[in-house]
Amino acid sequence: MADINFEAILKDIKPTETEKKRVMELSNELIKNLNETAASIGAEAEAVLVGSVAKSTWLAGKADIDIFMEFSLETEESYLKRCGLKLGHNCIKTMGGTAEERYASHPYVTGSIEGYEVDFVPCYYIEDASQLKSAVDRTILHTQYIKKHLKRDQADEVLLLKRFMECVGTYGSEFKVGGFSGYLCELMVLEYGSFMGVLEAASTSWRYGQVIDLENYGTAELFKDPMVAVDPVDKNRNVAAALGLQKMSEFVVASTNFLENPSESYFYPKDMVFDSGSIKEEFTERGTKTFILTFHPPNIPADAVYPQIRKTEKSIVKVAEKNGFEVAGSDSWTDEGHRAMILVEFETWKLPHMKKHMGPQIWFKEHQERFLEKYSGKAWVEGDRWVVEVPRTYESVESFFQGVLIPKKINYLRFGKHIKAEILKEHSVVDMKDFLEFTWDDEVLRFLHLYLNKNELLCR
Ligand SMILES: Nc1ccn([C@@H]2O[C@H](COP(=O)(O)OP(=O)(O)OP(=O)(O)O)[C@@H](O)[C@H]2O)c(=O)n1
Ligand SMILES: [Mg+2]
Repeated sequence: MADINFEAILKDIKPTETEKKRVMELSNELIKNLNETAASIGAEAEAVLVGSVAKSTWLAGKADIDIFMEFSLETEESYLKRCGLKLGHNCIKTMGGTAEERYASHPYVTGSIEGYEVDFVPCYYIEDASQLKSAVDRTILHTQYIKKHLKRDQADEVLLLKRFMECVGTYGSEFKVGGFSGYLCELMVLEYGSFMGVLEAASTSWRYGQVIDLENYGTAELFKDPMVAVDPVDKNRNVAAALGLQKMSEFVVASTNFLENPSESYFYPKDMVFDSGSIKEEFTERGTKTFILTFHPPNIPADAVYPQIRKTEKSIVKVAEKNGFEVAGSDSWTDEGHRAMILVEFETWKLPHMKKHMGPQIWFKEHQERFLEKYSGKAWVEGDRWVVEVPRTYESVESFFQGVLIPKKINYLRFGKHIKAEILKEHSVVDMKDFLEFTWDDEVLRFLHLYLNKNELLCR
């Protein structure tokens, strides 16, 4: 490993003294503003800096400032929400920023202030997890735990790990990714000591259901997730609950690849070569037929959109297969604003007019009578079962899409009403070959390239 210059990488990914100073000054100013306003309106709330800025584990240029406003446990929830939003809005206004209200387990406000994204989240002041009233209350305890246990030089190890995760595509606990959260990365460094320690463990000893239990609570069996990281501040919570099997496995594979052939390029965005021409060629060579369904994503929070689009994708695949069209693969994408896309790649896209329909066994009289009445004279016997030839509902994938994405039929698909409404309002289904004739958007091409090259980000 001597050939990896971690110092040089850290120089690129660690915030400079100037950035640190700026972020800390701004954070302090915001906190002061919040506390002064709170005092002036007689609200008993205290602003606290949390998240990666408080823990010195943020990546250069990526400081999102997380500020929590603590209210005492006796505070009524409706007051906490109202007052929290008010303090946040007021602070953003005074600082000349722009505000956007969001919703986690309860509402909070995000501001864009001097180029930084700042979250203002009201919460309860708790001393330990047994007093927990809302899901965000743990965050302050997390910050304290990491500040207490993460050694100074281990913050660098966290930065290396977060950056590696970002560049191989496994960082982020939001639904869009389903990967590792910042806090989970920190706990992994505490467990395995260093960046290399984490990669070695992942590559050589991790198993499905891998447990990290820093405080030895012994509560891991409460959870059934692919990875269980018992929260050191709350034995009843799995910090890795949002981590899916896919991203966990991808991280294991990327770790192995890195250890076998270490390279600094794992810490920088992958250089990917593609254009609509090369993508079209790849799709053509596969000999499959691929369609893109495009529609407007519903106007709901990003964390709600992704699961809904994925559910739609899975449902379309399932119904297509039920209709006899074999599916080679599928994927989905959205810009979270104007466009959502579902890609379905078919192994079979044309089927004969006739379909064999299996009837009852010849041994049971009542069933047979009904069947034979319905298909009078057309049924025959195969083995001990009646069989009949019926016309197929959809003979081509095109007619399948036309047939199911209409008001009367869309309810056979199992997915959210928001997306159904959007699809019924407007959608298009286009053959990939035609789609690529008028697609230049780099983000869309990147999505298609990664669909065709699933291993791309995991190796260098
Ligand atoms: N799935 C999540 C997301 C967030 N948090 C808590 O909320 C804090 C702030 O969240 P976030 O900004 O997403 O994580 P950071 O640790 O700040 O990491 P970064 O912003 O660098 O990605 C985290 O430290 C953690 O205590 C959590 O417990 N579980
Ligand atoms: Mg953060």
